[in-house]
Amino acid sequence: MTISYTAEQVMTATPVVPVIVVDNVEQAVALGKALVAGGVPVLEVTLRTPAALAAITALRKEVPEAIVGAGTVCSRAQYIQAIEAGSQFIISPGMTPDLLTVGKEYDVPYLPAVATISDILLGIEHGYDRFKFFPAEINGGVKALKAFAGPLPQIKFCPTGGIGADNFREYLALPNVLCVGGSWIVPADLVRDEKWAEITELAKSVAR
Ligand SMILES: O=C(O)C(=O)C[C@H](O)[C@H](O)COP(=O)(O)O
Repeated sequence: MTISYTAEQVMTATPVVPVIVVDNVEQAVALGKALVAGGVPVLEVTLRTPAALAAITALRKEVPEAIVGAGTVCSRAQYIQAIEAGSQFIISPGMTPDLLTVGKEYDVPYLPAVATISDILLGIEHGYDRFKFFPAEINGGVKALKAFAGPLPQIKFCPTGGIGADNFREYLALPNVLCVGGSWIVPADLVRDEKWAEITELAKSVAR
Protein backbone atom coordinates (compact mmCIF):
# COMPACT_ATOMS: atom_id res chain seq x y z
CA MET A 1 0.00 0.00 0.00
CA THR A 2 1.54 3.27 -1.06
CA ILE A 3 0.11 6.48 0.28
CA SER A 4 2.14 9.50 -0.72
CA TYR A 5 2.26 12.93 0.78
CA THR A 6 3.87 16.25 -0.06
CA ALA A 7 6.43 17.84 2.24
CA GLU A 8 3.80 20.43 3.13
CA GLN A 9 1.29 17.74 4.13
CA VAL A 10 3.83 15.95 6.32
CA MET A 11 4.93 19.19 7.98
CA THR A 12 1.41 20.38 8.71
CA ALA A 13 -0.04 17.06 9.91
CA THR A 14 1.35 17.65 13.40
CA PRO A 15 2.90 20.61 15.23
CA VAL A 16 5.64 18.34 16.64
CA VAL A 17 7.47 15.58 14.77
CA PRO A 18 8.77 13.09 17.33
CA VAL A 19 12.39 12.06 16.73
CA ILE A 20 12.24 8.35 17.53
CA VAL A 21 15.00 5.90 18.46
CA VAL A 22 13.87 2.27 18.65
CA ASP A 23 15.55 -0.92 19.83
CA ASN A 24 13.18 -3.39 18.22
CA VAL A 25 10.10 -3.69 16.06
CA GLU A 26 7.62 -4.46 18.85
CA GLN A 27 8.71 -1.39 20.77
CA ALA A 28 8.39 0.73 17.62
CA VAL A 29 4.83 -0.42 16.93
CA ALA A 30 3.71 0.14 20.53
CA LEU A 31 5.35 3.58 20.54
CA GLY A 32 3.75 4.48 17.21
CA LYS A 33 0.31 3.48 18.50
CA ALA A 34 0.84 5.51 21.67
CA LEU A 35 1.77 8.64 19.70
CA VAL A 36 -1.11 8.27 17.25
CA ALA A 37 -3.51 7.80 20.19
CA GLY A 38 -2.27 11.13 21.54
CA GLY A 39 -2.88 12.93 18.25
CA VAL A 40 0.65 12.86 16.81
CA PRO A 41 0.53 10.90 13.53
CA VAL A 42 3.93 11.78 12.03
CA LEU A 43 6.73 9.43 13.14
CA GLU A 44 10.40 10.11 12.32
CA VAL A 45 12.24 6.85 12.94
CA THR A 46 15.95 7.62 13.10
CA LEU A 47 18.33 5.22 11.36
CA ARG A 48 20.49 5.18 14.47
CA THR A 49 19.71 1.63 15.50
CA PRO A 50 19.83 -1.69 13.61
CA ALA A 51 16.07 -2.11 14.14
CA ALA A 52 15.12 1.16 12.44
CA LEU A 53 14.44 -0.05 8.88
CA ALA A 54 12.39 -3.05 10.03
CA ALA A 55 10.55 -0.72 12.41
CA ILE A 56 9.56 1.56 9.53
CA THR A 57 8.20 -1.39 7.55
CA ALA A 58 6.30 -2.71 10.58
CA LEU A 59 4.85 0.71 11.43
CA ARG A 60 3.55 1.12 7.88
CA LYS A 61 1.73 -2.20 8.22
CA GLU A 62 0.62 -2.13 11.85
CA VAL A 63 -0.15 1.57 12.28
CA PRO A 64 -1.62 2.57 8.90
CA GLU A 65 -3.03 5.84 10.24
CA ALA A 66 0.52 7.10 10.91
CA ILE A 67 2.77 8.93 8.43
CA VAL A 68 6.06 7.08 8.83
CA GLY A 69 9.42 8.45 7.78
CA ALA A 70 13.13 7.95 8.28
CA GLY A 71 15.46 10.33 10.11
CA THR A 72 19.24 10.53 10.45
CA VAL A 73 19.54 9.67 6.75
CA CYS A 74 23.15 10.59 6.02
CA SER A 75 23.97 8.98 2.66
CA ARG A 76 22.50 7.96 -0.68
CA ALA A 77 22.65 4.29 0.40
CA GLN A 78 20.66 5.00 3.55
CA TYR A 79 18.21 7.08 1.55
CA ILE A 80 17.47 4.17 -0.78
CA GLN A 81 17.23 1.70 2.12
CA ALA A 82 14.75 4.00 3.84
CA ILE A 83 12.62 4.24 0.70
CA GLU A 84 12.68 0.48 0.23
CA ALA A 85 11.57 0.02 3.86
CA GLY A 86 8.44 2.05 3.08
CA SER A 87 9.33 5.53 4.34
CA GLN A 88 6.76 8.18 3.45
CA PHE A 89 9.23 11.02 4.07
CA ILE A 90 12.97 11.33 4.64
CA ILE A 91 14.85 13.73 6.93
CA SER A 92 18.60 14.32 7.25
CA PRO A 93 20.53 16.13 9.98
CA GLY A 94 22.44 18.01 7.27
CA MET A 95 22.82 18.04 3.49
CA THR A 96 25.33 17.02 0.83
CA PRO A 97 25.14 17.46 -2.95
CA ASP A 98 24.55 13.69 -3.26
CA LEU A 99 21.65 13.73 -0.77
CA LEU A 100 20.10 16.75 -2.46
CA THR A 101 20.32 14.86 -5.77
CA VAL A 102 18.92 11.54 -4.55
CA GLY A 103 16.09 13.40 -2.85
CA LYS A 104 14.85 14.48 -6.27
CA GLU A 105 15.06 10.97 -7.73
CA TYR A 106 12.19 9.61 -5.62
CA ASP A 107 8.61 10.76 -5.27
CA VAL A 108 8.84 11.01 -1.47
CA PRO A 109 9.18 14.31 0.40
CA TYR A 110 12.71 15.00 1.58
CA LEU A 111 13.73 17.51 4.23
CA PRO A 112 17.46 18.19 4.13
CA ALA A 113 18.76 20.17 7.10
CA VAL A 114 20.29 23.61 6.98
CA ALA A 115 22.07 25.72 9.57
CA THR A 116 22.97 28.83 7.53
CA ILE A 117 21.73 31.05 4.72
CA SER A 118 24.40 29.53 2.46
CA ASP A 119 23.00 26.04 3.14
CA ILE A 120 19.51 27.29 2.27
CA LEU A 121 20.76 28.81 -0.99
CA LEU A 122 22.45 25.53 -1.93
CA GLY A 123 19.18 23.70 -1.21
CA ILE A 124 17.21 26.20 -3.31
CA GLU A 125 19.66 25.59 -6.18
CA HIS A 126 18.64 21.91 -6.00
CA GLY A 127 14.92 22.72 -5.99
CA TYR A 128 14.09 22.62 -2.27
CA ASP A 129 12.03 25.14 -0.31
CA ARG A 130 11.30 23.12 2.87
CA PHE A 131 14.12 22.32 5.31
CA LYS A 132 14.89 21.01 8.74
CA PHE A 133 16.84 23.66 10.75
CA PHE A 134 19.33 21.72 12.86
CA PRO A 135 20.58 22.03 15.52
CA ALA A 136 18.12 24.87 16.00
CA GLU A 137 18.80 26.25 19.46
CA ILE A 138 22.57 26.52 19.20
CA ASN A 139 22.35 28.02 15.70
CA GLY A 140 20.31 30.97 16.84
CA GLY A 141 16.87 29.42 17.32
CA VAL A 142 13.90 31.74 16.93
CA LYS A 143 16.14 34.75 16.23
CA ALA A 144 17.91 32.98 13.37
CA LEU A 145 14.60 31.93 11.82
CA LYS A 146 13.35 35.52 11.98
CA ALA A 147 16.57 36.60 10.25
CA PHE A 148 16.19 33.92 7.54
CA ALA A 149 12.69 35.26 6.81
CA GLY A 150 14.15 38.65 5.81
CA PRO A 151 15.77 37.62 2.52
CA LEU A 152 13.95 34.28 2.14
CA PRO A 153 10.36 34.60 3.40
CA GLN A 154 9.09 31.82 1.11
CA ILE A 155 11.30 29.16 2.74
CA LYS A 156 9.68 27.07 5.50
CA PHE A 157 11.35 25.12 8.28
CA CYS A 158 11.06 22.29 10.77
CA PRO A 159 13.46 23.46 13.49
CA THR A 160 14.88 20.65 15.60
CA GLY A 161 17.53 20.31 18.29
CA GLY A 162 17.21 21.70 21.77
CA ILE A 163 13.47 22.29 21.47
CA GLY A 164 11.19 21.21 24.29
CA ALA A 165 7.97 21.85 26.18
CA ASP A 166 9.21 25.26 27.34
CA ASN A 167 10.01 26.78 23.94
CA PHE A 168 8.26 24.88 21.11
CA ARG A 169 5.33 27.31 20.94
CA GLU A 170 7.69 30.24 20.29
CA TYR A 171 8.94 28.42 17.20
CA LEU A 172 5.45 27.44 16.03
CA ALA A 173 4.37 31.08 16.23
CA LEU A 174 6.82 32.03 13.45
CA PRO A 175 5.35 32.35 9.93
CA ASN A 176 8.25 30.38 8.41
CA VAL A 177 7.89 27.42 10.80
CA LEU A 178 5.44 24.67 9.82
CA CYS A 179 6.33 22.21 12.62
CA VAL A 180 9.15 21.47 15.03
CA GLY A 181 11.03 18.25 15.66
CA GLY A 182 12.12 16.88 18.97
CA SER A 183 12.76 13.95 21.22
CA TRP A 184 11.11 15.39 24.33
CA ILE A 185 7.76 13.67 23.69
CA VAL A 186 9.49 10.29 23.32
CA PRO A 187 11.90 10.20 26.29
CA ALA A 188 14.27 7.23 26.16
CA ASP A 189 13.43 6.09 29.68
CA LEU A 190 9.68 6.04 29.05
CA VAL A 191 10.23 4.08 25.82
CA ARG A 192 12.56 1.61 27.53
CA ASP A 193 10.09 1.11 30.39
CA GLU A 194 7.13 0.81 27.97
CA LYS A 195 5.22 3.67 29.60
CA TRP A 196 2.95 4.04 26.60
CA ALA A 197 0.13 5.86 28.43
CA GLU A 198 2.60 8.52 29.56
CA ILE A 199 3.81 8.95 25.99
CA THR A 200 0.22 9.33 24.81
CA GLU A 201 -0.19 12.12 27.40
CA LEU A 202 2.99 13.82 26.16
CA ALA A 203 1.64 13.60 22.61
CA LYS A 204 -1.66 15.14 23.73
CA SER A 205 0.28 17.99 25.33
CA VAL A 206 1.57 19.08 21.90
CA ALA A 207 -1.25 17.99 19.57
CA ARG A 208 -3.47 20.65 18.05
O1 LIG B 1 19.20 12.21 14.15
C1 LIG B 1 18.97 13.19 13.44
O2 LIG B 1 18.79 13.12 12.23
C2 LIG B 1 18.96 14.51 14.06
O3 LIG B 1 18.88 15.48 13.36
C3 LIG B 1 19.01 14.63 15.48
C4 LIG B 1 17.66 14.84 16.13
O4 LIG B 1 16.81 15.59 15.34
C5 LIG B 1 17.88 15.42 17.45
O5 LIG B 1 18.56 14.51 18.24
C6 LIG B 1 16.64 15.83 18.15
O6 LIG B 1 17.03 16.82 19.01
P1 LIG B 1 16.52 16.91 20.51
O7 LIG B 1 15.05 17.10 20.46
O8 LIG B 1 17.27 18.09 21.05
O9 LIG B 1 16.91 15.61 21.16
